[in-house]
Amino acid sequence: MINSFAELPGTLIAGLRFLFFPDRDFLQKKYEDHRRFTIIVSAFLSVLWAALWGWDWVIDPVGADNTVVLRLFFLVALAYSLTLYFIRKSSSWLAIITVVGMLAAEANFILILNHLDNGIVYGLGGFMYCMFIAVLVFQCFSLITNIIYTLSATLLPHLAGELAIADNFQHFQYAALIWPAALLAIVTQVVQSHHYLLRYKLERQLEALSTTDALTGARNRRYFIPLLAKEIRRAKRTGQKLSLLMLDIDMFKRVNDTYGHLTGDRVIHNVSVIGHQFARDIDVVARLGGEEFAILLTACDQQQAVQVAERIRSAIASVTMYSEDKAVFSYTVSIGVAELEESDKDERCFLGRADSALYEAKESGRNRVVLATDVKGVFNSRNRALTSENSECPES
Ligand SMILES: Nc1nc2c(ncn2[C@@H]2O[C@H](COP(=O)(O)OP(=O)(O)OP(=O)(O)O)[C@@H](O)[C@H]2O)c(=O)[nH]1
Repeated sequence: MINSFAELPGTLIAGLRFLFFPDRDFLQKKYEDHRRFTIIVSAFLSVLWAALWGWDWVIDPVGADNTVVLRLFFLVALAYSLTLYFIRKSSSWLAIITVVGMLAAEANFILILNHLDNGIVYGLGGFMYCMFIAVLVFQCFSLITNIIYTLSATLLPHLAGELAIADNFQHFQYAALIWPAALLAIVTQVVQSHHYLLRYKLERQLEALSTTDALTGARNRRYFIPLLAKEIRRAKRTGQKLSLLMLDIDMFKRVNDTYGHLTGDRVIHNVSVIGHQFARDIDVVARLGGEEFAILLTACDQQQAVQVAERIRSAIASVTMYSEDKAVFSYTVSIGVAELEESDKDERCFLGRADSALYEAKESGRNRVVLATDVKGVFNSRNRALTSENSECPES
């Protein structure tokens, strides 16, 4: 966000630096957002360029007999469109293939013009096309790819003229018309890419806001539940251990009633801070709502998970808190621990087992850690919303 006009140059320079050296995530998102557009444009151009044989015929009906086959070559771009339809991952190879393919199309165009009377003069408009095309087709690639293509496409006819591949090529005439168009294309690409960068940043900010809990900065339920489902699938596929802690503040209503909601909020925040302290970078701490947290421990079996839970529980129990009016108090948490089992059909079953262990921890006196496999008998969950009535989770 730009707060003052004085910040504008710095922001623009930082934006441009990023556009020239973007990260993988940005390139992938740009590709995903523009891929369909590139598929449509290249398919359209393919057919249009082939159909422009009609223009060859208008210029020179005799020469046009020799351009039919060359015109048909443009239809290869249809195969490119089709390929792009299946490739969902952006890569530098794809960008290189696109640049080379488009330059090959331009070279083909030069060969077509050679067959026509005054072809190179009539073809000047066609070279101008290449500039517009860069803006359209290359939107899904990096700015640097855009610029490399535009400059190469501008230089190629000069080179063809120098090597006598393009007949009667007039360097000055061509340069006077095409170089300003190339410059305009590059400016358009920069502005367009910068706009996209602003949109990308806003989207990322929105995403972070919508998946982060405002009070604690931890991940929220919206982020956590789909992630849990994904991690369960991954763990089942790879055979990696996955454990889950369900944590709930004990007698929290009393904290609120005695010390006020502001202090209650600080207690919730404190749980998040301590949870993060004991979690590794690959673990995810989430506030599921109210005074309830979940911590997902990847590559972690139930023994290790119990150790982590025990450390969190005792760290929280030893914290001294101060209320708004400086009263000293402490608080405790109960934690249910579950390790993913083959019988956990989905995230609701896994959460349900951790939750029933948490229920048991509360029932058996609070301020303790209970392992789901130690919970016998009727399946009890404090939080029915976690476990669907339709879910076919086995009883513990
Ligand atoms: N300060 C504050 N309180 C909250 C927030 N969200 C929920 N609460 C309170 O958390 C309390 C939860 O109380 P209960 O569900 O009865 O549980 P408890 O008092 O912790 O009792 P046990 O869980 O059985 O140990 C309620 O008083 C809610 O108002 C919040 O964001 N901030």
